[in-house]
Amino acid sequence: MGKIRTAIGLMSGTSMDGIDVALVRTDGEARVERGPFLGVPYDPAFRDRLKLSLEGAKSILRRKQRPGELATIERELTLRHASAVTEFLDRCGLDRSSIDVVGFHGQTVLHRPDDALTVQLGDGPLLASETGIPIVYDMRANDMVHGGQGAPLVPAYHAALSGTIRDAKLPVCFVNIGGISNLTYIGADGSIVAYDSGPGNTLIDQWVETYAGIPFDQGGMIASEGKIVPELADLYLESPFFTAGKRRSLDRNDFLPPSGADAELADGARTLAYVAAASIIKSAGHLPVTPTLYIVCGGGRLNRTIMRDLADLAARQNADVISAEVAGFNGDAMEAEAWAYLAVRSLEGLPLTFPGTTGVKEPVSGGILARP
Ligand SMILES: Nc1ncnc2c1ncn2[C@@H]1O[C@H](COP(=O)(O)OP(=O)(O)OP(=O)(O)O)[C@@H](O)[C@H]1O
Ligand SMILES: CC(=O)N[C@H]1[C@@H]2OC[C@@H](O2)[C@@H](O)[C@@H]1O[C@H](C)C(=O)O
Repeated sequence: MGKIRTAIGLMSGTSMDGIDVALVRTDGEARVERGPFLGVPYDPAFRDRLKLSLEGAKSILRRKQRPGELATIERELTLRHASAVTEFLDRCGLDRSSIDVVGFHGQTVLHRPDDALTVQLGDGPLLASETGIPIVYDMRANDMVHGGQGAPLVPAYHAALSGTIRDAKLPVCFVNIGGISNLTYIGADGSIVAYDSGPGNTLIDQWVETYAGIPFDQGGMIASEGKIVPELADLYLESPFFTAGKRRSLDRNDFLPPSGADAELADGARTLAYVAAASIIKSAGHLPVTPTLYIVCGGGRLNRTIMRDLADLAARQNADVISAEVAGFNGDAMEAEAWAYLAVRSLEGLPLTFPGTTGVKEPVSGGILARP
């Protein structure tokens, strides 16, 4: 058994809603003790600046470039992560000296797997000097250097958790419904197959923000009052993404929201919730075996319309859908926990990604260590 380390994971996902902070004690292999979690939301003004940074990032050709405002935003984002760590430690009554490492995801502003280009804003050395804790950052890049899609990286953590699922036998399929959705299938023999499965909440968020002035459809309430517009759903579900021979990881802008002319507010939200659910089932069609159990993590599990559609579609294949909590996990903390776990794996030189998860040529480690 390897050394047990105490790690904090920091995730700012594609929804750009805030920083998730989680603590894990782990050897980076099968031993995982999950600790506390804190979500630190971004204020609307910073969220708007982050969204604008996606535009600025479109001109990036090399991953270190920071055109226009990006350098300023990266610094501010990093300082916000440092404050989030301090707040987390204070609330938990922990001293920074008790933390061995922080896994820092940063904010993805550009992801072009076809060009082997992925850019996460986040200054690891600055975070190390601000927190006084060793930081592992930039965990996607090495995967791409070795021919991988650079995402998803959470599957190694799902695999570690799969041994601890309440009342469940393998195979099992973890689904993360964040801005984008991704799934991880763990076979009865422990084999892992994972990939991005399609648009998650990001289309719904953009739709209700533009046409109702709210950041997300709480509980899926707006969607629950609408009806599916089949032609609009088909526009998304007939994308070549779902039928391509090779699984490809997604950029937030690979699927764009509809225009106001396409649907009424509630019908648009309803259709996009259905698209989120149907995307998962369509993409699961590429798995080696049809799953019998989906464990759903990420903010999308709180959208009851998505969950109802997902349960209905899965039932047609005799599969059950449960939220992460029913399986004994915290569906909000999963990605931040994963970044803590991956940071420890990085310190140990263990692989973060595998041919079955990102399509990388061989299992590879990754991440850069910044010491305070
Ligand atoms: N109570 C709720 N009801 C409905 N939807 C919700 C609720 N809470 C969160 N969400 C949705 O979940 C999103 C955030 O999910 P999450 O934090 O899992 O995404 P992320 O980590 O940013 O994305 P990704 O996993 O793609 O990186 C919000 O933008 C919102 O759309
Ligand atoms: C490039 C990038 O940041 N991708 C994210 C995004 O959000 C969900 C999905 O697309 C997933 O592939 C990935 O994040 C998770 C945390 C992952 O790497 O497992």
